[in-house]
Amino acid sequence: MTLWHLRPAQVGDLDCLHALAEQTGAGFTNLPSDKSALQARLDWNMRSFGREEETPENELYILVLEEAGSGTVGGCGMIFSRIGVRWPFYSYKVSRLSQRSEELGRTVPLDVLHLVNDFNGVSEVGGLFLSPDLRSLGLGGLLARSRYLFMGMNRRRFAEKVIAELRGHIEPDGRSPFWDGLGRKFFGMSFQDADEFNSQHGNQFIADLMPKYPVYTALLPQEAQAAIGRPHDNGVPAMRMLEKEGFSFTGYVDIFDAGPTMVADTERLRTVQQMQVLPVAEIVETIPEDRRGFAAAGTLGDFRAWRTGALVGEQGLTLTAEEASLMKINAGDTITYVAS
Ligand SMILES: CC(C)(COP(=O)(O)OP(=O)(O)OC[C@H]1O[C@@H](n2cnc3c(N)ncnc32)[C@H](O)[C@@H]1OP(=O)(O)O)[C@@H](O)C(=O)NCCC(=O)NCCSC(=O)CCC(=O)O
Repeated sequence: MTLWHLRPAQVGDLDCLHALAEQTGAGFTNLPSDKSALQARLDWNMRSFGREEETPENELYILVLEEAGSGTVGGCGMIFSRIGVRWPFYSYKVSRLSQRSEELGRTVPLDVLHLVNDFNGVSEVGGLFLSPDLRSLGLGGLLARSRYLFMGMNRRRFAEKVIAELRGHIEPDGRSPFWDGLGRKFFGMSFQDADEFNSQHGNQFIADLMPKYPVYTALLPQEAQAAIGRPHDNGVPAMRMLEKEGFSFTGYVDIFDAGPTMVADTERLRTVQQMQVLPVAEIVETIPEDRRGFAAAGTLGDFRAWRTGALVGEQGLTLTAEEASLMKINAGDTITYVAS
């Protein structure tokens, strides 16, 4: 039996995370392919898992998808406990302004972009990446939802709200129509350069150079307007999973590429609401039908989450011996369970 599970990233994961980063392509800033930038993230992750205080300050938790036994790493997912701490977190908020002229008998609705810091202090999930050869097998769901199990099990380490930023629409030639229509005029940089500068040096340069007044979208080129709130084609599976979890698009977009920012109340995430802490009542050789759910055990450093075939009964969970042994679970232990 092979069993893929999520576990905290460790000091020795630099090379396998780098191999994943090499497969992501442009615009995936949470998993930089530059080794020293990646090492800095890994160090930040180690400090975060090692921190005893439970209040969200500015932690990064990286979970790595590993195949039990072989140790092969096939993906990762991340959680930032509190964004906007070191640098303010900027978004564009799209709001609607309707103006009416009685003389003309005309009402003109216009969308306006406001530069805001409305998400300073919230948590963020991101950096969701699965090796292309492992896609469409249901592992994407495990990757994504293990983070919500971790958040539910360590609730005090996260904020009341959680966001996820989806990559915005990019043309086949790599151009961002939104950046070309707006940001480029104020920065004199290509989208790739600005995005890279942002991921390496933070976004103070945005505060310095971004237009301070609201922007009427009608003044932008048509293709830039069309990109507002539109996810990258590859981001559609991630967006579907976020929606199923209870995230919604409330009109906030990324200031670089206008990709949608998805928002949820942490307490109301589907996984957090539905998860149960249950004892392992019995360990058996085989379970006839494959029941599909997600399970997690361990606290911080020994956290692990996997797809389980467990049966849920009145006394608790029944697990197969193989699954229990791979995940180091004994009868009588409690584990966190959520149906898929
Ligand atoms: C995002 C993942 C990890 C998802 O893994 P998989 O592709 O294996 O996912 P999956 O299980 O096959 O599909 C997940 C859900 O999306 C649906 N789905 C799949 N393809 C679809 C499509 N073209 N149109 C509409 N829906 C689609 C599936 O039916 C399924 O929903 P049902 O469950 O209903 O059947 C992967 O695609 C990936 O690594 N993509 C490249 C990197 C990327 O774009 N990452 C997201 C960056 S954005 C980010 O990180 C923030 C978001 C976040 O962190 O959550």
